[in-house]
Amino acid sequence: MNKKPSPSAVRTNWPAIWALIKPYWISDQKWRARALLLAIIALNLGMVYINVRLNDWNRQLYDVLQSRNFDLFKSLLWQFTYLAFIYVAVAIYSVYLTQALQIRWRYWLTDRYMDKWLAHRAYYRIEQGREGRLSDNPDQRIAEDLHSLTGDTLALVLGFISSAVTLASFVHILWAISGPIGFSLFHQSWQIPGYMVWCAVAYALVGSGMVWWIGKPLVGLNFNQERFEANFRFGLIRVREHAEAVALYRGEAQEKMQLQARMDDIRDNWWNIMRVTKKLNIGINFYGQAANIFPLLVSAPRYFSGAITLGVLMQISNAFGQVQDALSWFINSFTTLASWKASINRLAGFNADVQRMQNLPTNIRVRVQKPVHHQSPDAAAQQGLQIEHLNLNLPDGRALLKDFNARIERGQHILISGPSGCGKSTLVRAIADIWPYGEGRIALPADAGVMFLPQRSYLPIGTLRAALSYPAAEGAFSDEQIASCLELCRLPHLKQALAETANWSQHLSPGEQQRLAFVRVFLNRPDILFLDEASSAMDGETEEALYTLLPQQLPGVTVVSIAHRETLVRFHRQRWHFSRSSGASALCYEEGFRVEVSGLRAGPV
Ligand SMILES: Nc1ncnc2c1ncn2[C@@H]1O[C@H](COP(=O)(O)OP(=O)(O)OP(=O)(O)O)[C@@H](O)[C@H]1O
Repeated sequence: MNKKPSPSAVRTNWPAIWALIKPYWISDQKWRARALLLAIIALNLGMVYINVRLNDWNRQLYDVLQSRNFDLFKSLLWQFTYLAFIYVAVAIYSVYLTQALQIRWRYWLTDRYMDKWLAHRAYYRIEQGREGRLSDNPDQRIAEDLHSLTGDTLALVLGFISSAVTLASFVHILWAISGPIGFSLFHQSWQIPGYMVWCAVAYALVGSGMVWWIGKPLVGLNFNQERFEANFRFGLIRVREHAEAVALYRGEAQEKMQLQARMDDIRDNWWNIMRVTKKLNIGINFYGQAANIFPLLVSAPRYFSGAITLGVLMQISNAFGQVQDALSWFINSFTTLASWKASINRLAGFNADVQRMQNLPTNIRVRVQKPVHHQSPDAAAQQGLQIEHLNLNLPDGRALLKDFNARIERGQHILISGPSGCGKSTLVRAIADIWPYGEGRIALPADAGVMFLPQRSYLPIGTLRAALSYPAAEGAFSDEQIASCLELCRLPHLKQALAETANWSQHLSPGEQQRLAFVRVFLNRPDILFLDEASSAMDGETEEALYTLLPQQLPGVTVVSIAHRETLVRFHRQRWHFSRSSGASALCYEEGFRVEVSGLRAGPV
C-alpha cells in the first residue's frame, strides 16, 4: 500500500524551544504566572527540606533501635508524625497549584494558537496548499500538543529544580558522612574524600548514558504515534460527517479498509515503541534495583570494621539513594522528555506552516476603493467592482485564467459559465481574497456589503437560529425577521424549529440548506452577492422564485452567479464565459482560460 507523504519532522534547537515557551511568561498574565511558579518551587523545596530532616531522623531511628532506647524511640515517632503531616500537606498543594498553573498556561496558549490559525485564513490555506507542509492535523496540535507542552514543561522544570536542590542538600550530607576511602596504587597510598559522592556520580552517569543510547528512537516514534492517532480519529470523523453518502454508496467495506490501514499504522508504530520501551525498562529496572544494594555494598567494609554505626550506614544508604535519584533525573524523565520533544517539534512545524501561510506572497491585490473626495457614502457604494489584468494559477503554478479585465457596475447581474474545472469558483475565491496564486488587481467599492454563497453552505451545529444568523452571533436578528425570511424562502415549516439544536447539515436536504443560505442573504442584505451554484440543488420553480425575489427584496443589489443551468440566463444581463483562446476543449493548463464578456437579452431583472 502506498503511504501518504508524511510531514517532515522539524528539528528544534534551544532558542526555538524557548520561543515556544517564553510568550506566556512575559504576557499580561506574567505576574500571576510567576507568583504561582514561585509558590510551587517553594513547596517543592519544602519537600526537599523535609526529606533532609527525614534522612537525619533515619539515622537517629537506627541508632535508637540499636541501643534499645524506648523513650527516645517514642519521641522519634512523634517527630515523624508531624514531619509526615507537613509533607502530605505540602505535597498536595504542590500538585494542586501545578495543575492550576498548567490550565492557566494552556488556556492562554490555546487562545493565541486559535487566533494564529484563524488569522489571515491560515486554516484555509494550510488545507489548500498541501505541498511542503511541516505539520498535519492542526486540530491535534492545538488540542493535544499544547496540553502536553504545558504539562510536560512544568513537570520537567519542577522535577529538575527539585532534583538539583535535593542533589545540593544531600551531596554535602553524603560527603560528610561517607568519609574518605584509602587505597594504594603504584607503591603510593591514595585517598578519595567523600568517595560515596563519586560513586553516585559515576553510577548515575553510566545509567544516563545507557538510557539515552537505548531510548533515543522514542522521540521520532512518539512523533509518529500522535500523527497516526490523529489520522485514525480524523478518518472516523469523516465517516460520521459523510454517513449518508457512505451508506448510499454502500461504502462500508472501503471505509473499513481505510480505517483498518490507519489502525495498522498505529499498531506497527506502537510495536516499535513497545520494543524500545522494553529495552529501556530492562535498563531502568536493573539500574533502579542495583541502586538499592550498591551503597550498602560500597560502605559495608567501613561498617564491619566498626568505623561507622548502623544508623550512619542507613543514613549513607538513604542519602546515596537521594543523590543517585537526583542525578538520575534524566533517566527517570526520559519518556516524558521524549514525548515533550515530539510535541515541541510538532508545534514548531505548525507555527512554521501558519507563518508561511500568513505571509504567502501574492501578486493579487484586492483592495477596497477609497471614496473619491467629497463623495457621499451612497455615491461611494455606486462605484463598481473592478478587475484588472487578473491571471489566476493553481498552487503549483499552472495557469488557470489569463489576463482578465472587467468592471461590474452597481445593480449589474452577471452569469459566469464555462466547462467544469475551468476556474469559475477560483475567480470568485480571488475576489473574496482567499486565493493567493496569481497576479492582478481587484478593487471593491467602498462601504459595499459583499456576500459569497457557495454550493454547500456551512451550517454550524447549534440552534437553527444560530445557524441562520451565522457568521453574525445568535440574536443578531429577531425571530420575527428570521421567520419572515423563512417564509420568503419557502421554508415556513422551520419557523417552529428556531430554538432546536441539531447538526443541520445532516438533517436538512441539500435544497433546503441552499434555501437557508438565501435566508441569510435576505437577513444580511448585501450590496454585492456572489452565488456559486448556490441554487443547484433546488427545483427549477423555487430557484426562479428566489432569483425573482432578489432584486425585489434587495433593490440595486449586484448579483454574480456561477451556474451551469441555462434557465438562469433570463435573470442576468451579462455573461462571462470561460473558453480556450485556441478553441481546444480539453483542459490544458499551459495556456489557461480566457473569459469572453457578452451581453444577454434583458429578462425580468
Ligand atoms: N487547492 C487546490 N489545489 C490544487 N488544485 C486546485 C485547488 N483548488 C482548485 N483546484 C483546481 O483548480 C481548477 C479550477 O477549480 P474551480 O473550482 O475553480 O473550477 P470550476 O470552474 O468552478 O468547476 P465546476 O464547474 O466543476 O464547479 C480545477 O481543476 C481544480 O481541480
